[in-house]
Amino acid sequence: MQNAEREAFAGFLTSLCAEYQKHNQIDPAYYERYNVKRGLRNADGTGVMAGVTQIGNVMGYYLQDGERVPAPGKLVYRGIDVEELVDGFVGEDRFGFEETAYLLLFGQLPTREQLAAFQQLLTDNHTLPHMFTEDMIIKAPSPDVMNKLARSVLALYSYDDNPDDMSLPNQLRQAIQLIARVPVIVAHAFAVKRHYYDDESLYLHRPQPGLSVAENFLYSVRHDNQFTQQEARLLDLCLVLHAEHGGGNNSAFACRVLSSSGTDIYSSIAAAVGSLKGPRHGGANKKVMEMFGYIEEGVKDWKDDDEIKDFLGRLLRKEAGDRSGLIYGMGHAIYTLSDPRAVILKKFARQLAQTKGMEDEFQLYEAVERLTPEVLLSVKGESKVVCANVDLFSGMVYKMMGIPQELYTPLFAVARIVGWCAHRIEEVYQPGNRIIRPAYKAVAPMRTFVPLNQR
Ligand SMILES: CC(=O)SCCNC(=O)CCNC(=O)[C@H](O)C(C)(C)COP(=O)(O)OP(=O)(O)OC[C@H]1O[C@@H](n2cnc3c(N)ncnc32)[C@H](O)[C@@H]1OP(=O)(O)O
Ligand SMILES: O=C([O-])CC(=O)C(=O)O
Repeated sequence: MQNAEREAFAGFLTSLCAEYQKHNQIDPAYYERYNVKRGLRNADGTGVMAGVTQIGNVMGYYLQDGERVPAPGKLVYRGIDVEELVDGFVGEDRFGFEETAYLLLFGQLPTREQLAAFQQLLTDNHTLPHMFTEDMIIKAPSPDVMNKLARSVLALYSYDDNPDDMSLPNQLRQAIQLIARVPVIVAHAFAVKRHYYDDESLYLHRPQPGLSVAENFLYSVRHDNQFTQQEARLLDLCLVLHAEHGGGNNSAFACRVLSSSGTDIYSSIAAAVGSLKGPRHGGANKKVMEMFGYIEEGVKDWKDDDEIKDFLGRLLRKEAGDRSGLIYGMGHAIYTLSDPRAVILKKFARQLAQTKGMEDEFQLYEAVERLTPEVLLSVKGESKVVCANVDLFSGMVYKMMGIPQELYTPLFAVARIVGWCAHRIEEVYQPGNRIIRPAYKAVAPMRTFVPLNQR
């Protein structure tokens, strides 16, 4: 586009925006008047019950006389408390992600033989189709790894000989291939992004047989392939903690909505990736780092609570940061007193901060966690109990492990692909599931068509 054309287009866009704004205001009072479940939430903030699942359970409060009573958070995979699951494999000095994937997909902890066979299956399936990297990742790079991942997942449809077969063997075959391939796509998309957008050399490392998903990820994204066992174990733990979060979280629900129409797995998972990218969902881990950049710059004395509160108030009033009005890493749709994942990650963040000499930064994170509820109350009058969510400390852990920021949300996807696949298969196979189709109250008045020469 030439300069003059660009200016004309910008001018036209401004007038189109004005036109849009003139005719598209919806009075928020309608939500109450028509009892609309804003964000599919009941008036007390609990989620509208939209389905039945055996895969994961998220608990953050209990109901007493119809009131929500805040409680410490619990996350359960297939009936097993995640804290117990983590203690189990960490205590036995093993990687846990593959075992967690097996549990989430099939509903049972694997035996030693089943686990070995499943690990082998993942290894056998991580190779991308012939020329996929060249044609789908290198030729059409993206500055955003999540965007590239969504497009790549969708593109896998055309490399699949049997993409629309909804039989269980075919769905499981596709799910296992996706779980095995998503880390490879992320690693390659990241390498290509660095090459085309950051002027770095291009290196593509193939995953190695015999390594866990966490080891292979570190092996693939690092130029020199080097990583320590301690790093791999910590990344493995992060993957386990991010693998699943019930049927109602935005990305799993997006996946279930698409799956309920009977569409293919690639379309459903690509939608979930797109959802997870959002800054109010998985994209918050990257936003947390950006926000701390603003806080670290804007707050002179990191030990001065009043100065921190003042800056948090400016974030909420959209006067600072990315002007979204959000304090990233804080708040949750279900958790109130605590997010169990944040509790675990905070412990590791504290330990790592001590070894890396980053205690001051860790204390600043803790101050934001401690002061946000007070600031939310004073600025927005929001008295709901809010806690740090998983995204507050995951980024700090990744940063101290030397993992680049562009990979934070993609790493979430590397783990959550398991939950998405489990939810997809449940959505497709449970008898009684129907196409998901909620209603929208239409509030535009009827009017008659006006011929073009009379407008
Ligand atoms: C993996 C994950 O998805 S974890 C969540 C990651 N997201 C973030 O960290 C972004 C910051 N947090 C938020 O935006 C919210 O807390 C969410 C999206 C996580 C949950 O949203 P909701 O379920 O609507 O939260 P809740 O019912 O507690 O919100 C009540 C009010 O407090 C506001 N609020 C809650 N948390 C925050 C926050 N961190 N910053 C600013 N305002 C907040 C909400 O916007 C809402 O205001 P509104 O009534 O004007 O719309
Ligand atoms: O459950 C939610 O709303 C979001 C979340 O924490 C997750 O998906 O991990």
